[in-house]
Amino acid sequence: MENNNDKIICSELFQKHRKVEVVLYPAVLAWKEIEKSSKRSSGTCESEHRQTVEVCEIVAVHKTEDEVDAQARSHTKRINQPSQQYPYAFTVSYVRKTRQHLWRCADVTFHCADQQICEQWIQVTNEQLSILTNRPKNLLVYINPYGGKRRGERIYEQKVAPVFRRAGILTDVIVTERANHARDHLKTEANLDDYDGVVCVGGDGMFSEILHGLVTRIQTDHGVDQNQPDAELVPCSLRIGIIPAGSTDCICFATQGTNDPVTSALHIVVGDSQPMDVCSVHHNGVFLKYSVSLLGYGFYGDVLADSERNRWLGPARYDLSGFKTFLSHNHYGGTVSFLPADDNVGHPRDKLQCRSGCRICQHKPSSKDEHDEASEEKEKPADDSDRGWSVIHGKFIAINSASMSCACPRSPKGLSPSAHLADGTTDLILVRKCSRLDFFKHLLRHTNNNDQFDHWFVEVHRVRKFRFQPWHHNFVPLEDASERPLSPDLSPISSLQETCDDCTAESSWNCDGEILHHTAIQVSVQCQLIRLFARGIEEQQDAEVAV
Ligand SMILES: CCCCCCCCCCCCC/C=C/[C@@H](O)[C@H](COP(=O)(O)O)NC(C)=O
Ligand SMILES: Nc1ncnc2c1ncn2[C@@H]1O[C@H](COP(=O)(O)OP(=O)(O)O)[C@@H](O)[C@H]1O
Ligand SMILES: [Ca+2]
Repeated sequence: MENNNDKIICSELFQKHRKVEVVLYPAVLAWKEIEKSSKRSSGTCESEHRQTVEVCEIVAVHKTEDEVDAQARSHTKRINQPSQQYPYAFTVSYVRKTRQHLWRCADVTFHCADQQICEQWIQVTNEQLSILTNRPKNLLVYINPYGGKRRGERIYEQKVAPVFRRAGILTDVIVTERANHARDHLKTEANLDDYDGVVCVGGDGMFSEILHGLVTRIQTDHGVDQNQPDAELVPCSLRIGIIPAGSTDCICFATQGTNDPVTSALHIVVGDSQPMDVCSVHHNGVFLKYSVSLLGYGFYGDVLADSERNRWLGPARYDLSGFKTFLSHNHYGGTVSFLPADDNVGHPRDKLQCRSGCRICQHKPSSKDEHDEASEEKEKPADDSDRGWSVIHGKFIAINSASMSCACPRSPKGLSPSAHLADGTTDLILVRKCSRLDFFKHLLRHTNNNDQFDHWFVEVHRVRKFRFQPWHHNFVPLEDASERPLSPDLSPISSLQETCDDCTAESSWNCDGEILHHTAIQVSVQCQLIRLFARGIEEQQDAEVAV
């Protein structure tokens, strides 16, 4: 055994029926077969095939206590078996990256002749793992047993708990008994100091509960008033892990590229960290909700409202309600005002997708910039003609604010394919009144590679704040001709007033899968307020790194 230079430990061991040289470097475990060469009298030569695992992707190392080894140690018959000569063994569990962002926990077992060497390997590997301080040791787990196909508990017990056990993570598990159980427990009861993170087993609605519980708790603990739209919110130190067990699971899909419970568990174990923007939603200075994925008025609000009546259908309820809402083809009048983002965060149509280590998300605006902007705003009269704000009056089939791509299995590139997870902005998508066929074409483009923003009736803006005011019977603003799109549907101002009956209907807001009870809202993006146990979507060529 060597112990020089950057090698921490190096031994000749046995793996299955092959003799291998195993080396632990400071950041990498590597092994390669040493072949017995019949042609060379001197003995061994190295095979080309070296396998490597990064230490930060090792789940755990354990002494191997299986039947084969027990047999081997008991000095029975099969004297020529390698396990007889190498009766001590340890197993390294590690992350194996397969296709399409799917991770699996793989095991490799190394046999040794000497008990001390075996124990030394376990010890030094564990020492290397203990340097990785970003790994959670204690987690608080909430399971929604009624999310998605009602498989939350089974998914956790069968797929996730074994991975946590293997990694030596301690958990407190709460299976929720009612809606808002998890939120209320986090808000008032949970002793947050006991945990390094919170795990949500459920869908986007369940995540929303955890988000509200955690963010509200932190603000209360720090004396921050959430009702102040300009309050500087305190970021959460606890990270949130998402085990997908819901219907859409877009927050999980958009932050790790797949909806797979084992993959999520492994991102938690290795201690990944992905900052994420949170939108705060207010109504006349009163706090309503937070949102991290979709805030949708019109189409997605109506789909959600209708789908709640068919919850028994499970995830299929969205297909039914989507179809019904599409046929009803409603549109809604309203005024949207927004504060555009700075140019340095790109544009929703720039095709620069947010990926692991995204450069745009690393440019976090300093709190000083935000403060300057906030105080500048206060000095101005609070109406929509404020400098920097744009105002659009119109009849909309959908108003969607996507703070992240909102990619999900139904729409693998999402509502706004170039939206960023942590840039402090949201992509505001306005879909104007158009024909059913046009709207169908727009929807269809969410499922293929065509640009869903390339329609005369769709516009998209990257914004830091926006407001929405639905039109009322006694308040239908005169349209500013300069704000209109170049549309065949343009109507003169007089006819807008005559036809206002068909545009004063109100929809509701879909806020990460929860209905909001107010339609007039003010939205402000809180840059990187929370962190997930995720790393964003990795570029595809990163796959197959390990064995
Ligand atoms: C012609 C067929 C066209 C299909 C177009 C599909 C576009 C799909 C875009 C989906 C974007 C979903 C954004 C996520 C919303 C979730 O927060 C919410 C709640 O998810 P949950 O039930 O809690 O997992 N789900 C829905 C459908 O509103
Ligand atoms: N024990 C429970 N009983 C009923 N509803 C619950 C329970 N726990 C959580 N919920 C609620 O269930 C709703 C849907 O949960 P979610 O996990 O997002 O599933 P889905 O993706 O199918 O909508 C959420 O609004 C959440 O507040
Ligand atoms: Ca964003």
